[in-house]
Amino acid sequence: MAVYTQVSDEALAAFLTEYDLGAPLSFKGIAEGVENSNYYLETEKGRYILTLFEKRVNADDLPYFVGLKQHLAAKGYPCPSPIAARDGKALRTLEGRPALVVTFLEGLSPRKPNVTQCRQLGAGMARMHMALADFGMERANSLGPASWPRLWAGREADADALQPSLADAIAGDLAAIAAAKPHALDLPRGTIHADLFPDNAFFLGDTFSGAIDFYFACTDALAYDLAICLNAWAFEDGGASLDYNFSKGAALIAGYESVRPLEAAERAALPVLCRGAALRFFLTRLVDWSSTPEGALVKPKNPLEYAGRLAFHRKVETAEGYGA
Ligand SMILES: Nc1ncnc2c1ncn2[C@@H]1O[C@H](COP(=O)(O)OP(=O)(O)O)[C@@H](O)[C@H]1O
Ligand SMILES: N[C@@H](CCOP(=O)(O)O)C(=O)O
Repeated sequence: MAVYTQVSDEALAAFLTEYDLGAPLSFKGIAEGVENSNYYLETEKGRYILTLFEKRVNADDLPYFVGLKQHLAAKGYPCPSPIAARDGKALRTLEGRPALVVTFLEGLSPRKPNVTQCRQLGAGMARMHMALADFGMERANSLGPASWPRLWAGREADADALQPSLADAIAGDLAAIAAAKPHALDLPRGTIHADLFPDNAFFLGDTFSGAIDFYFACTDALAYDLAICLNAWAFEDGGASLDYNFSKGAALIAGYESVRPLEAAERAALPVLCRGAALRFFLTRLVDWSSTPEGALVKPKNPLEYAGRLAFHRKVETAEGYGA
């Protein structure tokens, strides 16, 4: 359930007087999502999403996220387009929180993406990278390798409670990635989504219809975005095991390369980038897992899903191991 902040009828009415959106026809909290409070808003002018930014989003980053969506929308890329009020400003305040209205995006998020959708996603992400190539703003990746030791500190026992000997394996991943120095590799950089999981990608049938939830977007290696997506889209629960689906991984990479071919250095870096991406999501999930009180509104995501991915990545040495 992701409605942390309630919006009263009076506050909504006062808020909407600042826009040219007409009167509200429908207003409902959206259960999906974990970070912010999201509402479906229909007015006389159309359908929108109203987001109230909660504490985990740094308010100083909001102009970057709004600018990024404005840039993509101006290029015709399918994503939520920020709506400015009459004074020209899109970022506002509602119920004491920073608030933003964006356009509603058509489509459904796949629960179990198929091979065609993986190919489409790869191409859709590469088009996003290309559309953002001339985006002028920058944001450091606050969840990059430099942040991992801090996320991991003091959580060894939590990891071992989830799976015996997991702490040693994670310490090994941290050491191996630090030794590989992925940040010193000379990889093409740009603006990446950094959380383009299936729940943040929309499809009409098997056709990619757009991306949402840019609140982890940052400036980083473009191939790291691909690595994040290989983790999120190409693994399947095989019952007792977690399996990498080569057809899906290969389709995702081929879709990406149909728009933006990878450089040799990016291909070579794919195993360490995939391992790093899995570690990043394992660590943030572990933090949430051990710090979310029982009975909280939001159910934390299972870190073991990413421990399973890490076990796979430890054995991969070349991009071919992912179907590239
Ligand atoms: N622009 C949009 N168009 C259509 N639905 C959206 C849009 N933005 C968000 N949603 C809906 O709201 C849900 C939560 O949004 P999301 O940005 O993922 O939240 P959070 O940042 O809290 O995780 C999405 O799963 C989707 O159903
Ligand atoms: N994709 C992350 C969690 C972030 O959730 P989102 O709803 O904001 O996309 C994970 O799976 O750990």
